Amino acid sequence: MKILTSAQIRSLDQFTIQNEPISSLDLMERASNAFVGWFCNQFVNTRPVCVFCGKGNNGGDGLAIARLLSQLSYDVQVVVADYTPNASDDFTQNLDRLKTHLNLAFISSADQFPTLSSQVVCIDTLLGSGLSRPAEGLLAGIIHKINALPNKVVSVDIASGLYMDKANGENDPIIEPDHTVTFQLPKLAFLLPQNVRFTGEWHVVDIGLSGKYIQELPTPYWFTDKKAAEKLIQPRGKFSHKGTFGHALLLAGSFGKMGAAVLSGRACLRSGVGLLTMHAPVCGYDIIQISSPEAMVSIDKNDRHISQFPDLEPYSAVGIGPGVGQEPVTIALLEELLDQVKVPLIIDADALNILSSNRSLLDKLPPNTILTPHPKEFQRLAGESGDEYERLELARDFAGKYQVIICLKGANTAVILPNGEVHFNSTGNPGMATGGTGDVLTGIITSLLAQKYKPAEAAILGVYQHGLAGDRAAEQKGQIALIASDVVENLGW
Ligand SMILES: NC(=O)C1=CN([C@@H]2O[C@H](COP(=O)(O)OP(=O)(O)OC[C@H]3O[C@@H](n4cnc5c(N)ncnc54)[C@H](OP(=O)(O)O)[C@@H]3O)[C@@H](O)[C@H]2O)[C@@H](O)CC1
Ligand SMILES: Nc1ncnc2c1ncn2[C@@H]1O[C@H](COP(=O)(O)OP(=O)(O)O)[C@@H](O)[C@H]1O
Ligand SMILES: [K+]
Repeated sequence: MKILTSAQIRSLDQFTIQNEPISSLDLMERASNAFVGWFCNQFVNTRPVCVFCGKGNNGGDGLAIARLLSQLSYDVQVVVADYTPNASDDFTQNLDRLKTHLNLAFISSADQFPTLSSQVVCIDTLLGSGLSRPAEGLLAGIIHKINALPNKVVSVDIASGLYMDKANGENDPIIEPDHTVTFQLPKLAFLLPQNVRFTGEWHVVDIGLSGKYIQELPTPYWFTDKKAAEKLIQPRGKFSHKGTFGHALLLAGSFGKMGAAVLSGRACLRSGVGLLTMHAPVCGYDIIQISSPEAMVSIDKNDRHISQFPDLEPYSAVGIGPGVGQEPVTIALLEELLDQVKVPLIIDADALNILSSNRSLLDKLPPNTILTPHPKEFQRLAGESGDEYERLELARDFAGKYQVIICLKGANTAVILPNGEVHFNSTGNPGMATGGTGDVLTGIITSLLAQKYKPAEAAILGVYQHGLAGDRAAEQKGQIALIASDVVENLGW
């Protein structure tokens, strides 16, 4: 799915109106119906509702939603923020359509804010995608009052006061909803951790905007949903054999951190690779042989840390990093590997930290190498950034400069390609914030690379399947009990 800017969404709106064709009022009705469809599934009609409206089209949606909900026997109250004499046309028309018996008040001061029982569900339609400056005055006052309520709050399209595609100021008044129900496409703002308070759980409802036009609109931002991910999976041919699926080499583990190697190795095997060789220090030999009988082991001359790698000729992909430490022998190994490797490569964990502290190695990274930093590792690699929008730009610059693929890990891991495309992941949960889950991801992506998935596809699909396995694991165990081994055991393709 594409992620568009608010300007692009405006033009999409106009294109749909002109070419479907549909009147803007009918499109607003369709959007409002889509919202109401979601709302009725979430809240029964014994819950009273208060709709807070601005005077733009977001407020117009609010008026239409109020009418539709009252037709469904919800007890609806409407509060219009009378902050401007200029209302949008569709707002005015929907005001006319509202039956006079509806409980409707225009307020011009936050002191007129209604007293609401805690059962009331607040619907926020003060400001939508047309936000052009921070809310102030009356709107800010209402936003603060709503945020101070214990009530459930649902924002329509986007929380009022939140920009869709750029950073807000630290003290901007913004609604803090429990849910955001957004139209047609996810919005960039929802995917950045700094906005979590202003997003709540978010849901996309289809309002039939032109698919053809969406296809034409250029954007660097994408959202990997189930459909996009499943399209990438390569089915197995009937006559395929283990040679068809490549031979992965994983360089992982050190004394005290052999678990990282085992987790990534097991994840690699569970992701379809034909053969796996794990290269480890002497201390890891028994551990790997016993825990992963499907893997072959190549043993280093060094007892505790890896210092060499086997002849690369047999391998179709190489993964390095989980649990390797940053000993001088391992730094030397990485440098030599970068000089020699001719097959796709993924670099994780301490191997990334080695790159950060030996920056001349960055210039040796083969094109399309995959780097999988968590935010701290990324900071060491690319430097500080003011906020997450800036960090994204920094990552795009870095990926372009070094022609590498960056998986910036976290909730909604962002896969950033050398051409500047950013693919946000849709799977995963906070249960995965536990040691070793990153090692699992490295194993999965190494496996896909060995199977000859293109690096960009291996990164996008690997990140998606990793999160999906985490979601399945959380269903079984709950998020709190989840450990990295559960993610491995729940991989399913
Ligand atoms: N395609 C879709 O997705 C569809 C979208 N639809 C709905 O339309 C919504 C977008 O509507 P919209 O463009 O009228 O924007 P909205 O935010 O309601 O108001 C903008 C007005 O507010 C003003 N204004 C801005 N900032 C302000 C501030 N801080 N304080 C005070 N005023 C401020 C701004 O003034 P200006 O910037 O011109 O000075 C302008 O007059 C969208 O979110 C969705 O709910 C559906 O109905 C149909 C399909
Ligand atoms: N809140 C979260 N929601 C979704 N995924 C998460 C969350 N927290 C962590 N993860 C995922 O878990 C993994 C953690 O990786 P990392 O920090 O490298 O862990 P480790 O080094 O212990 O293996 C990443 O893939 C990340 O995307
Ligand atoms: K809103």
